[in-house]
Amino acid sequence: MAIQAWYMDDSNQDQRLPHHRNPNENVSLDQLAGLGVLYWQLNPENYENDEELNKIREARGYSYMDLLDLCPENVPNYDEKLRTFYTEHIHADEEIRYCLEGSGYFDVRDKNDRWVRIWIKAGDLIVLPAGIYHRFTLDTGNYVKLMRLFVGEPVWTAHNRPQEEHPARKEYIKSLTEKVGLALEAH
Ligand SMILES: CSCCC(=O)C(=O)O
Ligand SMILES: [Fe+2]
Repeated sequence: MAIQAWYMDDSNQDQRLPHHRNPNENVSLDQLAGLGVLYWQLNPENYENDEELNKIREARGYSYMDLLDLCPENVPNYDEKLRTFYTEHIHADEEIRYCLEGSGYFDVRDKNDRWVRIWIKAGDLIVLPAGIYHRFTLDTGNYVKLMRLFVGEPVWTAHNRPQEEHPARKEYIKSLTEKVGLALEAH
């Protein structure tokens, strides 16, 4: 089954709950692509020796790789980390995450600033474009193991919202406008 994504409701309940709207409002892979979010489904059992993963890494220049085992035993300042992950931010570069075990939610803002919740599970590789507002939370399963990929020396710096003057943000907004232009031309 491909990745699931939906528009979030406005309730202040536990961030680890799904927060579906009523009625449910799903977001398709095409809609995600329209925001610059990329997705692949791979075999997570095979991550150490996966030709498909290697091809993606080569094609996109993802030379750096490490693993993040998101549990209190393995992550220093676990609670604080989780809080910073759920604080809305951007990066100067793509955020590339491959889910090997467990699951979690990447929330991204759409063109109208609405939250889209993307549920990643084992086998899901997603790329968030530089400059997109986003955040991450565990779901009620409370565990995820992620591979982090990067082009060259990794920079994990999060720039919390607002960042309208950040070059990556400006570039991202421009890329969205260009995408709309291309879609209009195609009609
Ligand atoms: C747990 S990885 C996702 C959190 C995030 O947005 C980040 O690391 O920048
Ligand atoms: Fe991030």
